[in-house]
Amino acid sequence: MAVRRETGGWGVNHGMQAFVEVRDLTLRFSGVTALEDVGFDVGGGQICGLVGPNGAGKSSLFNCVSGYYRPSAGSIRVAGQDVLGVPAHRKVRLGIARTFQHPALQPERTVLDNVLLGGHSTLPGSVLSAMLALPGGRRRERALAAEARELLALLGLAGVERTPAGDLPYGSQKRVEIARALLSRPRLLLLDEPASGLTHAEVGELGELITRIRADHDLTVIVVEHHMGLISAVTDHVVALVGGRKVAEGTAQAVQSDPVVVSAYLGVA
Ligand SMILES: Nc1ncnc2c1ncn2[C@@H]1O[C@H](COP(=O)(O)OP(=O)(O)OP(=O)(O)O)[C@@H](O)[C@H]1O
Repeated sequence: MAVRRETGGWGVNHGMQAFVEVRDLTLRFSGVTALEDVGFDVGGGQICGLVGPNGAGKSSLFNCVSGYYRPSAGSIRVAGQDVLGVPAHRKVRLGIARTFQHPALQPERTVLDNVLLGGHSTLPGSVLSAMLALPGGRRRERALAAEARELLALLGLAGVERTPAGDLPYGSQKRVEIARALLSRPRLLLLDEPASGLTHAEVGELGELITRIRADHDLTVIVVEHHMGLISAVTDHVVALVGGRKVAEGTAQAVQSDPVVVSAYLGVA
């Protein structure tokens, strides 16, 4: 079933180069084709949702963009730069940061330390050199900590900087991860199932948060998510994968009512 259909307008200005360009992406593991000829664009400043049933290839695609998997064929460009071949730990220099489906925090360390640990290992050269220009490492540390505190406040986590991260409720831990990602000053933020494990109210707050940080931090966002309420609330454009292929793309509303997507979710595709 290799259907490629455009379902409604999806917000990329075709007169301009897209910020993210995925072309003919194929990823094979021994015996399994996780992605086949997947292609789409994400315009600068847009929020793109990636949806599909279990095993559709969403995480695989995400892992290709963030450098954890090397695709068998195809290309990914971000801001005009080919990102394949750049190892995961250097992706941040390209302005790419991600969160994980299950927060990858150090539970014994404080919330602030967790954010800073991410910042230290992921700060891009331009930010680091700006900070290195300050006299003394301590001042650099203080500047970074001040920035981390600002981000925590922005994410509604002021007051828990000294709390061990593992003591926070799950939803708050996910926000710590977002703060950590933002400390690297990304231009492209990849969110992996940010709503999983959250309460209904927390998902509502998360939607507002994603929209706010997109505007405040001038971000382009790709979000993998099963929660269709969140997808409808925040995305400009949605790509649906089934069995490793793109089967539809368009607005959230159009994709959700697409017959191929509907039948795939019902398990009859
Ligand atoms: N490291 C791997 N080795 C072998 N096969 C893999 C690997 N990672 C993913 N796959 C396979 O690739 C296919 C797509 O999996 P993927 O995890 O990308 O789907 P998904 O849409 O993210 O699913 P879910 O919603 O359950 O997370 C599946 O058949 C999966 O078993």
